[in-house]
Amino acid sequence: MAIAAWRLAQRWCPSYLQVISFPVVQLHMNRAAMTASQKDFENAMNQVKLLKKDPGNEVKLKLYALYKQATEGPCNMPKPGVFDLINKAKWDAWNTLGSLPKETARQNYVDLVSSLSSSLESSSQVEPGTDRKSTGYETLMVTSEGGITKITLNRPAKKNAINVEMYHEIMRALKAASKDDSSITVLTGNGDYYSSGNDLTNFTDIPPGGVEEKAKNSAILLREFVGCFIDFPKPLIAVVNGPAVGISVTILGLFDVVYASDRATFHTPFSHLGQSPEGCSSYTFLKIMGPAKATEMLVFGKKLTAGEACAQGLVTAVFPDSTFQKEVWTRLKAFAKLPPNAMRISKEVIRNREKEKLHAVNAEECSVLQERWLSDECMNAVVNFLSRKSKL
Ligand SMILES: CCCCCCCCCC/C=C/CC(=O)SCCNC(=O)CCNC(=O)[C@H](O)C(C)(C)COP(=O)(O)OP(=O)(O)OC[C@H]1O[C@@H](n2cnc3c(N)ncnc32)[C@H](O)[C@@H]1OP(=O)(O)O
Repeated sequence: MAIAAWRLAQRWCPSYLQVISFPVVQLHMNRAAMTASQKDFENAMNQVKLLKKDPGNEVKLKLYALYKQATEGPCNMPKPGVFDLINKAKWDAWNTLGSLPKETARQNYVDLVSSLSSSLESSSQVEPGTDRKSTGYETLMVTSEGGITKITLNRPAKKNAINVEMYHEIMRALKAASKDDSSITVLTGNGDYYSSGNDLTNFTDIPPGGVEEKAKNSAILLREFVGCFIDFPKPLIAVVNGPAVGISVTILGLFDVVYASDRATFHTPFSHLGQSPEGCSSYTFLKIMGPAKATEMLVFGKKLTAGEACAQGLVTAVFPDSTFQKEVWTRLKAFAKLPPNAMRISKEVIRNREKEKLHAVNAEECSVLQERWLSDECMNAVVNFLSRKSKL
């Protein structure tokens, strides 16, 4: 069925996607710039033709969408009818990339092809010093190269909403990054969003022990998740490529540097959702921007532009979206060349005296939230979102 669907889909595909089952070869790409050049892009297109295994329809749709975005820009086709399933799936995949810039789409295409290629290679084939991709993640892309471990939230069709699997995978990736040979770690998002925060469908999977058990386990998960950011030993940089919501905003207070595209916005609609602040924001935001501005965000749900977030100290620097990746990665590559031990020790000196306090704040926020999740205000808000989105 899937193969038949894919064959049908080929009629609407660029020709490079039509040949997709040959022996894999080592990927050689110019990784000198973290924004892919036209040559990298062409190499990646050739590489797709050499994949040994069919990567599956979902990946092919992603490749298709990124290719179209990189070459033509935002989706410009009329939406196919509901019964035209194949073309509708492709249109959806492309359209979901929104106004993602062509260069970013090109880079994401190259990264995706590269991760597909490396997932088919044995580790012994990876030459020392070349780009290393970690496979085994469903919701992330993780690469390590030139002293930088890059963790990319990779559920673009869901605006990188963080489901339970992604919480676990981020923790796993951070633990691995804390021990690998990279000097700095970067968190970013694939697609037009950085992240839409907690995946609200997390509320729907209620275990036999009922919603109380779910709330208790979720509080444990959240505490552990935020704890990983509090304890992360190397410089941690957020590359906020687009809008950020909820927990993806609050944990920014635990990052060492936050770079944002001027397309990014920062929104913590906790009261609207019947919830309360997490990610240590009840402490870090007050320190960063003072109680009144923190209240506007955390209590009244004021959405900040990137410029406003920068003026309030939450964001370190803002760049025009058209040059965002280039400018940010130029800086990051320079940082990664600094002596790693000195950077780690300096971070320790800057952050250590706050750690105990942060863990205490984290514990308190999680325990308050555990109660909030059981409230009518919260349940109603979640049901509203999910029914509007026909998830119930
Ligand atoms: C009993 C207790 C259990 C609790 C378990 C929790 C564990 C830890 C909790 C930590 C707490 C965190 C607090 C927060 O993060 S609060 C913030 C939560 N996020 C939101 O409220 C955002 C909700 N989403 C939106 O408002 C909009 O989707 C958007 C982000 C503004 C984008 O709007 P747009 O119109 O452009 O796009 P769509 O809405 O069509 O989105 C495309 C598809 O993505 C799905 N989507 C997007 N965001 C989420 C989300 N946060 N959760 C679930 N799904 C999301 C959306 O439904 C669309 O899916 P579809 O294509 O299948 O319809």
